[in-house]
Amino acid sequence: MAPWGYEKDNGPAHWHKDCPIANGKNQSPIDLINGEVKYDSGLKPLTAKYVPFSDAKFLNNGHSVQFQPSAGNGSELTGGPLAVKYNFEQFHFHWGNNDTEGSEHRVDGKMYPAELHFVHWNSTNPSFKDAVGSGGPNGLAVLGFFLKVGAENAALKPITDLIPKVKDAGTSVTVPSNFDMQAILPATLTDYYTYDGSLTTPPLAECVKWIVFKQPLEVSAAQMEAFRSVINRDGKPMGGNYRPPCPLHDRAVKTSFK
Ligand SMILES: COc1ccc(C[C@H]2SC(=O)NC2=O)c(OC)c1
Ligand SMILES: [Zn+2]
Repeated sequence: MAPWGYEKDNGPAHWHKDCPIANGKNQSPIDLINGEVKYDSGLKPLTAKYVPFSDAKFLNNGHSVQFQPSAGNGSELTGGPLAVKYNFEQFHFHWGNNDTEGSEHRVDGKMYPAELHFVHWNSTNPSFKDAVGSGGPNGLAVLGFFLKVGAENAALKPITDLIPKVKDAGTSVTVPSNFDMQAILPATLTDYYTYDGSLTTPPLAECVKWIVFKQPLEVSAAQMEAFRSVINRDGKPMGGNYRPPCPLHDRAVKTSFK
């Protein structure tokens, strides 16, 4: 099979051939159906403590654009449904070629124009790779933020301004060390959906505690257009780099809000 992608000949419907877990019972993303979620008063806010990185790259890996520090620096996530501390690993985006599509998770069938994933790994593991392979849904914690078109997002502007420099697959650029990742997050991380799921691209490992925030972030139309100028490994627009929703099977989706 051609390397996996999101086109007709290598997209999500093909992934099971190399990754049979694609048809597993704990796959992501899912459609978050408000009539079927269950409020859990034990779900407290999350705390993300992000320290500015002195050496981070913004790169085009052929299927997303990704902020990737060269090493950990103590940036971590705790609280909410998490029993232990998780180390920040990277963040990346999924988006569509128009405003009616682009997010991976959906809410009552609604797609947002884009979705931002902050990836963290369980600090009881020696490394990120070990956390992915650790078995069970506590290896990684991924924060999902929907993006909708509105006001310019000043916190993401240093990143979206770099997009023209990583237009082609395999390119990367150094991120200025004064980039404030913490500023991207809402002041309080309170209202979210959480469920046990998987990576949304191959290898599709079922190692993720998903935490998807109810409140979308806003980005400007110009910032959305910047994403839509990115090219994938086949020289085509990268937009559409989202996996469709997977069956919930017998999983529960909990909410921290009523
Ligand atoms: C081998 O480990 C991997 C492989 C791929 C991804 C990226 C996927 S997973 C997600 O949430 N979105 C994506 O595009 C990953 O991210 C944690 C970890
Ligand atoms: Zn993702």
